[in-house]
Amino acid sequence: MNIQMLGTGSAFAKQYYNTNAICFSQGHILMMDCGMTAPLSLHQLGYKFSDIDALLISHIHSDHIGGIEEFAFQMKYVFKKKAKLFIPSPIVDTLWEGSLSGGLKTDEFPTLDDYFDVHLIEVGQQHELIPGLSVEAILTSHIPKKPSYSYFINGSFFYSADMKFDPGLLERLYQRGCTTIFHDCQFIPPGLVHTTLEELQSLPDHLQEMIWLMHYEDNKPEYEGRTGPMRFVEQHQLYNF
Ligand SMILES: Nc1ccn([C@@H]2O[C@@H]3COP(=O)(O)O[C@H]3[C@H]2O)c(=O)n1
Ligand SMILES: [Zn+2]
Ligand SMILES: [Zn+2]
Repeated sequence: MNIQMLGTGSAFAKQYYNTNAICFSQGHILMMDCGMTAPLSLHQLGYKFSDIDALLISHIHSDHIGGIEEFAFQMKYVFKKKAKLFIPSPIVDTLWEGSLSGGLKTDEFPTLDDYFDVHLIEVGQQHELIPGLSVEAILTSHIPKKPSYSYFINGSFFYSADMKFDPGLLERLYQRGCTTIFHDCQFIPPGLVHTTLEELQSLPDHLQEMIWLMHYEDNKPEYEGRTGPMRFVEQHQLYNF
């Protein structure tokens, strides 16, 4: 699988865009989250929304879903086709009622299905989103009572949503064959809703060696060379795993 970050920043970062990604498999493209900066980032990479076959959502925060209204409008009125939308079933109503319907709902197009080919994801099940790319959704802790889902891709690649530190999960993924982890990272403690660099640095070496840091703040240059075996994911760089 190839993956390219549309952005690598925290929700309030101004240098790095929102932590969203595109994954490539067998000529198809999956977008992982679509935050406020995703439309500009895709444009800068030379992609159109119609190039995106499927969108996968982690949770309902604008740095992860704030670009979906533009995606939906462009697909309907510019490209006149529907992309697939994969979303865990517990958050689909919140996405529509709590976010998108304000801009998208009309008498003619009253539902999310009018804009996307909606597929519900269930925790613990394998879902093939595009050919050769399957995900298992894992409910991970972020904000109390606000479901947030991380994804284990093709049994080897873990893409964290915004999540609190969960060393037990990372070790279990390692035992299951995980070789690469893209993990959110907050530099300054306390990690009330995110995982801190300090927490990740407490992990054993075999886990740190697999970890790439994302969702970081604008002062990331201060931490370059200070993350041990963990590397930073960079915006727009293409990675193959
Ligand atoms: N209880 C909360 C809720 C939110 N936040 C901040 O708001 C951001 C929303 O996007 P995020 O990427 O989840 O990061 C959250 C925190 O910075 C926070 O710090 N504490
Ligand atoms: Zn976020
Ligand atoms: Zn969040």
